[in-house]
Amino acid sequence: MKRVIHVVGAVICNEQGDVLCALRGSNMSLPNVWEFPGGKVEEGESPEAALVREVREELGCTVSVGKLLVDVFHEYEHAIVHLRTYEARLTDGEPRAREHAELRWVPLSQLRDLRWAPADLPTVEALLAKSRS
Ligand SMILES: Nc1nc2c([nH]c(=O)n2[C@H]2C[C@H](O)[C@@H](COP(=O)(O)OP(=O)(O)OP(=O)(O)O)O2)c(=O)[nH]1
Repeated sequence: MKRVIHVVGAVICNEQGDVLCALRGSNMSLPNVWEFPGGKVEEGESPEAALVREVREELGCTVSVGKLLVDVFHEYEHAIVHLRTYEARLTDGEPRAREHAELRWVPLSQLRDLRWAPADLPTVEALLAKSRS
C-alpha cells in the first residue's frame, strides 16, 4: 500500500481576483509543476494551523484561513496525496518565493494554461465553476 500524505494548499486571491500560483523547483518532488502554496500536515496539527505555518515558511507572510474548497485524494507514483485546499486571505506581509522557483498572480481565465500538479486540477475547476456562478 502506498503511504497517504496529508497536504493542505492555500488559494490566495488579490483584489483583481488573480490567484497566487507557485512553481515547484526542479529539485523538489513533483518537479516543475504549479501548485497552491502549502505543504504537509504534521502529526497532531490541524489543517488550518498547518496552512498558516507552511505559508509562513514558504512565502514569508501570514494568511487567515477561510472555507474548505476541495478535499481530494490523488494517487501518484510515490504516494497517495490527500489534498485539502482552502480559501485564504493575506493578513500580513508580501509573498516571496523562498522555496519555489517562481510565484505568479494568475487571472482565472489563464489558470488552465499552467501545468498543474494533477491533484490540484479539481481545485482549478472549482475556482472556474465558482467564478461562473
Ligand atoms: N504544497 C502543495 N503540495 C502539493 C500540491 N498538490 C500536490 O499534489 N502536492 C504534493 C507535492 C508533494 O508530494 C506533497 C507536498 O509536500 P511538500 O510541499 O511538503 O513538498 P515536498 O514533497 O518537497 O516536501 P519534502 O519531501 O521535502 O518534505 O503534496 C499543492 O497544491 N500544494
